[in-house]
Amino acid sequence: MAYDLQLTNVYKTYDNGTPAVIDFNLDVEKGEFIAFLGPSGCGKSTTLRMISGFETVTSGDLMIRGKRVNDQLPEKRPTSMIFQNYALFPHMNVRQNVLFGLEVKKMPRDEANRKVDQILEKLGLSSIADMPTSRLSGGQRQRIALARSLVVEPDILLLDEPLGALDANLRKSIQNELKLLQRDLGITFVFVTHAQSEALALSDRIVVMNAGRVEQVSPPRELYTRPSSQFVARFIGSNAILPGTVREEQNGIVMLDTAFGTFGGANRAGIDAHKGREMSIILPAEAVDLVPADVPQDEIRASFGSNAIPCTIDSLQIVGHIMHMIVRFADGKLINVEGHVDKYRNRLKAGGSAFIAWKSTNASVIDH
Ligand SMILES: Nc1ncnc2c1ncn2[C@@H]1O[C@H](COP(=O)(O)OP(=O)(O)OP(=O)(O)O)[C@@H](O)[C@H]1O
Repeated sequence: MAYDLQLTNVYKTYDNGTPAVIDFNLDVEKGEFIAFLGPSGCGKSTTLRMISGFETVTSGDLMIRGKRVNDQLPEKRPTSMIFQNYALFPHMNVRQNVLFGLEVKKMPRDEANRKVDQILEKLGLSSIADMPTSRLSGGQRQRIALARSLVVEPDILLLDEPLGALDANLRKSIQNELKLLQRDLGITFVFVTHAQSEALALSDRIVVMNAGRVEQVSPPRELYTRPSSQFVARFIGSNAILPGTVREEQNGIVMLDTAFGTFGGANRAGIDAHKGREMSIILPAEAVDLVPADVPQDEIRASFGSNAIPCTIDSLQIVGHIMHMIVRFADGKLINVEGHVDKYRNRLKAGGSAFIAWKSTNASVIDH
């Protein structure tokens, strides 16, 4: 398999001793949209800057299209980078800003002008080509930065929080444009963000980072339904996490003794779940059912085994055919639950009692 981008055992330690990136491994296929997601300071930007060449690699291999580029200058790499503040030249108009990258490459003027016209057209910027960038809106400036990076026809586009400076509505619409553009161009995008929703909306795969290390690399849905660690589960949100100790494992289902009882979850990561080990059950919002308190116990048992916890319904909102509920456990913990309206019509009410129930195969167990 030929990859567009490969990082193998990549480390970055800054001169002051800060270990910013620790043993980073990732293979990226051509045309993939990859997001680096994680809290501030986890090493996302450092990794992106190493790929672009603006930061040196301390050790490990950085390969672009099968060629080791650790020691290659940024301008020699087939990458383009967009920064959060766009770094546009205020004294130049839109066209001059976009042309700049091609002038640096000493491309003949006719050819350069033709390429600039094409990309301005593609991004809907032709009508403002002669305006100074200082007079333009945030969304327009974002598009110019995009045009300037794409005009050099990179193999890989690197984007460092490119939507961070935009307000929420504009952000949403530019997200959509960005995704369409990426599909249209078919080039690889590596995108840094600390916004979960943005990473989930845009990417084919998300790399979750924590304190310099990769925690998990997964498609968005899998990250949400099958987080591999507590850190990922908490960072992605909307999951109930039940800590406990292992009682037994049978057929890939681990039973944990928790504060609320003994419950099961699937051991998808193949963790050594020996008796007494501390682990947690992860319950994604759509993996749990809310069962009215008047449903007989043997009926609950037949569907869910021992996986039922008494709770009260704090709030209930119906949107279309889906009920969105916030429920409260006995210890005060709140979790989100979604259910189909038809299932228990009129038997679930805000303020009422119910059971949170799930099939062990729909929940996952992870390390404590
Ligand atoms: N030039 C530098 N010299 C020394 N330490 C640095 C340098 N740049 C970043 N760091 C440190 O390296 C670690 C990773 O920083 P990095 O900027 O890559 O994180 P990040 O995840 O991109 O954060 P943010 O979302 O805030 O940009 C942090 O501890 C940071 O303080």
